[in-house]
Amino acid sequence: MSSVLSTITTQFQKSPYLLSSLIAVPLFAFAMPLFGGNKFPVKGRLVVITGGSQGMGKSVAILLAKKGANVAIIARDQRKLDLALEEIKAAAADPETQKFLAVSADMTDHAEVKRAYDEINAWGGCPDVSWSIAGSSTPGYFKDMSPTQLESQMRTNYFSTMHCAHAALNLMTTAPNKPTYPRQLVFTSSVVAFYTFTGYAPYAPAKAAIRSLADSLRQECILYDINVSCCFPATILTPGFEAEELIKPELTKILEGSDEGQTPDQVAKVCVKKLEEGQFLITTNFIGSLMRAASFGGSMRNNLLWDTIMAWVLNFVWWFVRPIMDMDVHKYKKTKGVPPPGSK
Ligand SMILES: NC(=O)C1=CN([C@@H]2O[C@H](COP(=O)(O)OP(=O)(O)OC[C@H]3O[C@@H](n4cnc5c(N)ncnc54)[C@H](OP(=O)(O)O)[C@@H]3O)[C@@H](O)[C@H]2O)C=CC1
Ligand SMILES: CCCCCCCCCCCCCCCC(=O)[C@@H](N)CO
Repeated sequence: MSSVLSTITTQFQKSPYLLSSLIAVPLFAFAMPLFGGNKFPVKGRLVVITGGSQGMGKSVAILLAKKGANVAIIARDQRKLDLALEEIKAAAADPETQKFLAVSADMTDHAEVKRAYDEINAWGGCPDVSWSIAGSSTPGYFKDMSPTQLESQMRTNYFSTMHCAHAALNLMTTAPNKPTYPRQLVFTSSVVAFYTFTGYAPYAPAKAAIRSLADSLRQECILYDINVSCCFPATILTPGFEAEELIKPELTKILEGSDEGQTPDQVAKVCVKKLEEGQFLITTNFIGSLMRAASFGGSMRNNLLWDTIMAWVLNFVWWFVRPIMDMDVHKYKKTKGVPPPGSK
């Protein structure tokens, strides 16, 4: 690493061309997506979607069926799975050749996840894409929640994704025939992984852990020719969202009030489009893209030039946004008092 750095420094002193390449490289990166081709072709390929029985997962499954994929969905409730599978089948581009399967499994349990992936492998061969979408949020005041509730947020969101990545990678790296194209892992986090606030303490850490898993595996998977990406939706108007609204603290609703929400179909469409462009950290709306640019760290950039400019700008945006949101909390405390235990 240090020898690389010293070579760069000496070369930079010797050659005037390096300065121009410093400008040329980002410009090239900026233009790249225009010539890239489809980085997420699914026609004829096997896609596994966890959480595929409702909400975002079902929308993704339907969209990929329309694009010609063979689709296997995993969730717990068999009845919901069966209903969803009918809708997914009906969306198939070619019902004669495409195959569909629903498997019931609890993704929080490693043995169950492995069983589900083995079942899918026996049915349709090694998955080409494993997209984990299963997850759920129970917002609330951290101190009022039981340790069991807090641990379960880590299980349904992080452990489910981790088990799924582990099972999928082990199948993909041991499958007898390696395809000419890269296989792919896709995770589903949330914008609260970039910036979190009151009410999401039970949930956001699990979603931040998913981002960290994506960062780690993106690099490790270079070894196996497998691509890794992670989606970060903001509010999605789904059955899961309706359920969380019933228990969500009033203050959380105020803080996230600027986000009007997207339909699951809209979110599926944007995620798939950006996967096709080859993006790594994928956001689905404007607020999400700002939150992403505000917390890049060492993550892979989608577009070197644009992402760098946005990251600079966002440093100044934080001057205002964070204090404004803190002020909402002070104002709430002043007008309504500290919410008593158990209140929303
Ligand atoms: N809605 C929102 O505002 C946002 C959601 N997200 C994330 O997007 C993803 C999808 O959200 P959304 O569509 O709203 O979710 P929904 O609650 O509407 O659907 C969740 C899906 O996951 C399945 N699932 C849940 N837990 C498990 C489990 N333990 N094992 C297997 N399957 C499970 C459900 O089926 P079943 O219950 O039958 O198992 C269902 O198919 C989640 O990861 C969520 O955290 C991110 C940002 C915003
Ligand atoms: C610098 C940029 C400006 C930052 C402003 C922040 C505004 C907050 C809006 C965020 C919406 C929160 C969505 C939570 C989604 C989620 O994951 C849950 N609904 C769980 O399902």
